Amino acid sequence: MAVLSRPLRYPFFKHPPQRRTLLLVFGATLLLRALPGNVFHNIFHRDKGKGKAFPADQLKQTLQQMYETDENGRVCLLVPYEGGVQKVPIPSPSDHSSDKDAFPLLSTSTQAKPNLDLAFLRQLRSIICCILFPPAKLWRNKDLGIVLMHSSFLVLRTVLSIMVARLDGRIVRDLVKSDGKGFLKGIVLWFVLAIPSTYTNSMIRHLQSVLHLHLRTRLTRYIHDLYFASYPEARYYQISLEHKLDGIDQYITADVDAWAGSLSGLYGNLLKPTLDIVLFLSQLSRSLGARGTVLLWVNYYITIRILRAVTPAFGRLAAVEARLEGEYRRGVGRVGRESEEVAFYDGGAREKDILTRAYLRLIKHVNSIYKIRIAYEWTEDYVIKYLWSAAGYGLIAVPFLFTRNKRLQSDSPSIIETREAKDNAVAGRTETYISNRRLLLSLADAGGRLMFAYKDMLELAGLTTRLYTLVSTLHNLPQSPEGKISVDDSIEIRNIDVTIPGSNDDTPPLVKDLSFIVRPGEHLMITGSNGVGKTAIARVLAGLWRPTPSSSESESDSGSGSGISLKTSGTSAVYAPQNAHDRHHPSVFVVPQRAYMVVGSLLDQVIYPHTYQEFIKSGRTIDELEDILEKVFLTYLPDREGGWTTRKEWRDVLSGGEKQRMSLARVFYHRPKFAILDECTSAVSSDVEGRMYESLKALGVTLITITLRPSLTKFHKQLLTLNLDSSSSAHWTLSRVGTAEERMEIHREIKSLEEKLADVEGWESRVKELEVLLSAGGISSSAGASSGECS
Ligand SMILES: Nc1ncnc2c1ncn2[C@@H]1O[C@H](COP(=O)(O)OP(=O)(O)OP(=O)(O)O)[C@@H](O)[C@H]1O
Repeated sequence: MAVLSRPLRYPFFKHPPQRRTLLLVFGATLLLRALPGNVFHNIFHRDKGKGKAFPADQLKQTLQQMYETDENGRVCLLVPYEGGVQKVPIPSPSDHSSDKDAFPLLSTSTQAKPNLDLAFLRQLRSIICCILFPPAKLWRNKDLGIVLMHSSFLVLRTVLSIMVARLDGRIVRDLVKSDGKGFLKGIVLWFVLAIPSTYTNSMIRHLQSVLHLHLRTRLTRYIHDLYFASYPEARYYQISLEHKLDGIDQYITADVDAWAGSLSGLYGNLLKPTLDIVLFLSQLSRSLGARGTVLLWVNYYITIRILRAVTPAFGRLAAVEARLEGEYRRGVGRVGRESEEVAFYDGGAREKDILTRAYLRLIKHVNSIYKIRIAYEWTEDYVIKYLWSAAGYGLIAVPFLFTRNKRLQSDSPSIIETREAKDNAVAGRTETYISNRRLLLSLADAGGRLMFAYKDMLELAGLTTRLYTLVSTLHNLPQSPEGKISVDDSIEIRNIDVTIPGSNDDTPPLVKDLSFIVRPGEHLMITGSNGVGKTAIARVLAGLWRPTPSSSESESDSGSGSGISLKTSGTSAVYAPQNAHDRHHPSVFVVPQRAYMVVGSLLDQVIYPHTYQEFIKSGRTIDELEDILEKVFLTYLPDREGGWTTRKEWRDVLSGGEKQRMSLARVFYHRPKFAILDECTSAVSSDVEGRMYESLKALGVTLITITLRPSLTKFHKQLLTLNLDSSSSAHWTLSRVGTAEERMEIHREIKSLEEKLADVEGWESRVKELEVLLSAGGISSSAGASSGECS
């Protein structure tokens, strides 16, 4: 403290060695100025490589590739950048499961009322220690370097402010003393000092922006690792299934960015004014004396208490604003996604109403924040800018008005009577006054920024709660259930109730006590009316829905298997062949009801979810892909769309039937042991559908088809029929296609047709009677007249 409170005037401006110090500072700053282009850039961007300009076709090819393995064996993402491609090494995804304990779920009340309290500090600590600056890797963390450099510039800025204040006083002193030489020297120093000062300011802003970007990148990577985790986590699916967070896109994009910006800004806004206050006060304390310093502190304390009392709940307001912003953004996104459907219904006006309402809710909220801010900012400005400055003026005036006058009066007349001594005394006082006034103004400014920082902290508390809620929700989602591995490469459901996740205990299951087994080659068709639970069975088979053990783990009267041996005794379980969820070679592949087209090239559509790199690595060729397109009757597509590497919005470009055929092409590409086809050919003509089914079976894929089309029965060996019964759970029957029962069913249909044919004779004689009736009345039917049949 003693060091800090030592005035800077003499060391810097009076003696030759201190001039060297000034020159050193100046030289160091000039050196730093040259660094960002080279050293800083190399420190922070060394691994990323430089954007390299590519010819257009090479660029297209590289974009198709998406990933590349560099000479060190690291996987690099190829990112388009300034007309070229930049290689960004991506760390292998981590499951971050060890962090789960640091992110317990928040209670609803804490979520609703974010504040600057212990809960906020805990949330902040978890985010900083687990995501941004994990202690174990602290010294390898490049962001720490940015923080340190940012901090150094903040300290430098404060030191420079004090130097400027002192120099200001010195220039005015020389002016009052009519010391032209001293004045000119002061002006030269002023310009010299201006260079590091302005440079420091721009570096502070630059480093703050860099810190913002780095924090955002770290958070985004962490959240992506969690959110896009593969099976069994599959959090992107589980989070919507559990209805845990509405508007997750807003959380991941806007909220993360706002939080990173808020924290990086707040660091500077807290550190710099705090430093300013400490250094300025220690400087001022020499002039103000102990009493003045204490009074200054008392003044600050009282006014801060007043301001805190009138500060609105900015944290909660910020959290609500982010939520409303998310709702509006989601609405706009939904219309964009479903634009064709909306256009067919001409639903623009209706959608506009919905979105306008969401927008108005947001705007009203933001407007109310603005209104609240007027009163708060008015009070804040008044207190900080005017009250504090006035208090400061009062405090620095005291020594001049009282103490120094008294001292001057008590001094011996011989000293004060000389004109020069008088001038020096006035000049000295002016210098002290100007320096102190500048320091006081800076002090008031620093105090103001601290108060602004308090408001920013409240907003950060709101954003922290949202970010923490996102991360803790992702950490605490239930995992997808892991099925058991079947010993004979079959798919089996044994004594399972198919239940909607999250439904109440008293909600009846969709399908009760279900049991069936599908061995290789024993193709199964699942049919039943809409909403009966067919897709729900596919979800259980795919491991997305948790199977509920049936209350009666034995054969029950809710379903029956005729002609098929069911192993219904034993524990409830779902069995799947090995590697059912292997990302590279899945043994079970599901084609959903709604065709999904990925962002990318035509080639990417066929090989999804594989990447181009995996395609190349697997040794597959374009010729093979062309064969596949032939099997799904899409051979014309590459020519029509301009080649395999063409990138388009395939969701809009392909017709409904083409999208479904493309989805089936993926089954041909991945060649799984089992394919679950959920009404994925409903828009394809029956003959093409039949031929695709034949090709799939010829490839050795065992089919589990969910369909309402009886014409597909002939491609299967088993038929699972679901019917709703009185208990609102589906009653199921499993039969063998082509068995006695099916023949009996056919006989039943023949019999009913014969009965209908028996009536034909009666209907014919009735037609004759009606014709006689018409001709007897001499009336000719209009239809007959137009065809010229009546005379
Ligand atoms: N995530 C969910 N939350 C709540 N209810 C759901 C959910 N998913 C499905 N359901 C309900 O479960 C029931 C069965 O749905 P499912 O998709 O299995 O029907 P389906 O037999 O495949 O019908 P369709 O032939 O129309 O496709 C439906 O009543 C549906 O509303």
